[in-house]
Amino acid sequence: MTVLLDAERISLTRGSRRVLQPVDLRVRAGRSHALLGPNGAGKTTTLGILTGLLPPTTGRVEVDGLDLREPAARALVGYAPDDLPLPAALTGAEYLTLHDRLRRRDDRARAAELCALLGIRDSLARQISEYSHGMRRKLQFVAAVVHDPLVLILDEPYRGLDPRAAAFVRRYLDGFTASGRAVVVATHDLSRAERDSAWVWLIDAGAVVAQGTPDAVRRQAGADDLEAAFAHLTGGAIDHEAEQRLLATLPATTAAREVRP
Ligand SMILES: Nc1ncnc2c1ncn2[C@@H]1O[C@H](COP(=O)(O)OP(=O)(O)OP(=O)(O)O)[C@@H](O)[C@H]1O
Repeated sequence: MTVLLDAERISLTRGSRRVLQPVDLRVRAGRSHALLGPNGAGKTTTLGILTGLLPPTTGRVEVDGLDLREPAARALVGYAPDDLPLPAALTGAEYLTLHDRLRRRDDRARAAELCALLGIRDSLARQISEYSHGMRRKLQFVAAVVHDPLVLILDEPYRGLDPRAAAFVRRYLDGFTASGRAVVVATHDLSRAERDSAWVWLIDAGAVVAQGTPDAVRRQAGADDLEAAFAHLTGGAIDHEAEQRLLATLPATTAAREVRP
């Protein structure tokens, strides 16, 4: 299977802390990949390196055989981050035009179609400061995909989307990979990752602790599903007794009589 994005021995050190150990990640054509791991494991850091926004301390990244430091390689990547660094004073249309100018492209017609399918076309003339959280996420998705990248890198792409938009994004990503491109999604939604991904990387404390098909990772942990495998491979089993002790300290309210027969 063709490797579209090849990250070789990438690592990142911040100050004296190594937040990402040297890892190899291969993103293959026609595949949806999921990057999983606990809070602080290094998912956003890894995505930053894969998109070229964060230079790695060691290692190199190639996209379609080109070094990611070259603008031509970065043009092959689309990225929608999890936070929302959008310029609030611009309108949605102005923001998309800005992306077009930076990429030296004219994707206005495609952007309009995508916005219509996501239900934000009528809002494009409004300032982003007036957008809801979900509307901002939709605009960011459009900006990430409109130039037709080869590799799409998305941080929690479904968060904040209404069910109709989420279903559209899922169909879009299916079509995107079916066309021979590739998707990398960082997410905490393990059931969706198990359902949608052909390959998962599980990272913990900056190191890859398991990788393979969701089924292979599940079997490696001897678990029934990916959620149980995640718990097993990153920090051990859930302490149900400690949870129960904590919950037992909650004083009962008068309404407790109604909910607990
Ligand atoms: N700007 C920064 N300066 C110093 N350390 C940072 C910075 N950003 C992240 N880190 C550290 O790098 C490590 C990895 O963080 P990262 O944001 O990649 O984790 P994550 O897996 O995306 O977490 P989450 O699931 O909470 O989003 C953490 O230990 C974090 O404290």
